Amino acid sequence: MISLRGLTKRYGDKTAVDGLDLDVSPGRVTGFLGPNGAGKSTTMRMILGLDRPTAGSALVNGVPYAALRHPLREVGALLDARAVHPRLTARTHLRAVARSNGIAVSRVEEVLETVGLTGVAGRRAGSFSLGMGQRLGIAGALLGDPGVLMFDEPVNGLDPDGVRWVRELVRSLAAEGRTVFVSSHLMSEMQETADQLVVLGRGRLIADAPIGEVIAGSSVNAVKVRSPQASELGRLLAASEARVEQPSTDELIVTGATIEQVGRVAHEAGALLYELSNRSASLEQAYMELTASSVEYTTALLPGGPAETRKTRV
Ligand SMILES: Nc1ncnc2c1ncn2[C@@H]1O[C@H](COP(=O)(O)OP(=O)(O)OP(=O)(O)O)[C@@H](O)[C@H]1O
Repeated sequence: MISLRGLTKRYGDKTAVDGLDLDVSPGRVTGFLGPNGAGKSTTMRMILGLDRPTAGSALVNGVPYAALRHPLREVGALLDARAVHPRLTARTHLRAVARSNGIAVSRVEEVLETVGLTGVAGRRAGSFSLGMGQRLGIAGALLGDPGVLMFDEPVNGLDPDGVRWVRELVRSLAAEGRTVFVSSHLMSEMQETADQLVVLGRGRLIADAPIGEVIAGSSVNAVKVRSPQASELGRLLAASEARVEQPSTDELIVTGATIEQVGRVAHEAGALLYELSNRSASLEQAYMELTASSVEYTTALLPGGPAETRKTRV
């Protein structure tokens, strides 16, 4: 369990994390989302005692990280996969981490096996690809068999096979009853992996809800109707305050009305229907709407010029 109360971090006059209240619960995967600069890494660093909060608290299993007697046995984290000495072999690195945390060295071979690095464990970490480095970072997180796991962008640099492997690993860790907190910018991956979503914007909590609720809140959710009487039906629906688009002569896209309401209007009008279906938003669409006003770095197409990345006024 991770508990944040009024968690705040300021760097000079920049507030990176702004009064965050949040519980990350065990037994499910909690996805941690937010635009660049939203404060995700800073939050994770404070949970791990790597940054000191300006105000508020971050507790792991009820205590600050610094007060944990055997930190790696309580919380494992992958923050920066490059944080391994390049001249050490994967095995030597993991053995050193195990020894310094009172973890049996035999555990090293187990985690190497879990992440699929047994065959290259004698190679220097500096020769590893980005994907192998990510696997080594994950092995380090798993070393103490902790109940709480935090992964910052774990699929960064992984090939499709590796992405699937991380998804399955993360889900199985949650199924074992662990607290799993994962940040990612890959919405399609989050949609497949997370149960709960926490969305940050400019250091503040924008959403903390089951993924289904986040998607259901999108205005992109709509009802699709195909009917030879689409125009007539469209007029009736518009009169009942639904918003209606007619992309083709026999098709309507209706927002602001449930599928039951649309079905009833069609029935009362005696309209013949070829199709009546829900069109669900993707997580990406729901996320874009949620964070639209919190994006710090936007790309603007300037008249007569190429796309330019500019910083909007905060
Ligand atoms: N050491 C630091 N000194 C000054 N400002 C910092 C420092 N670390 C982070 N920041 C600022 O705090 C804000 C939050 O940064 P953070 O890295 O936590 O965001 P993030 O959500 O992890 O972003 P990304 O998705 O790009 O990794 C940013 O505006 C960043 O520039």
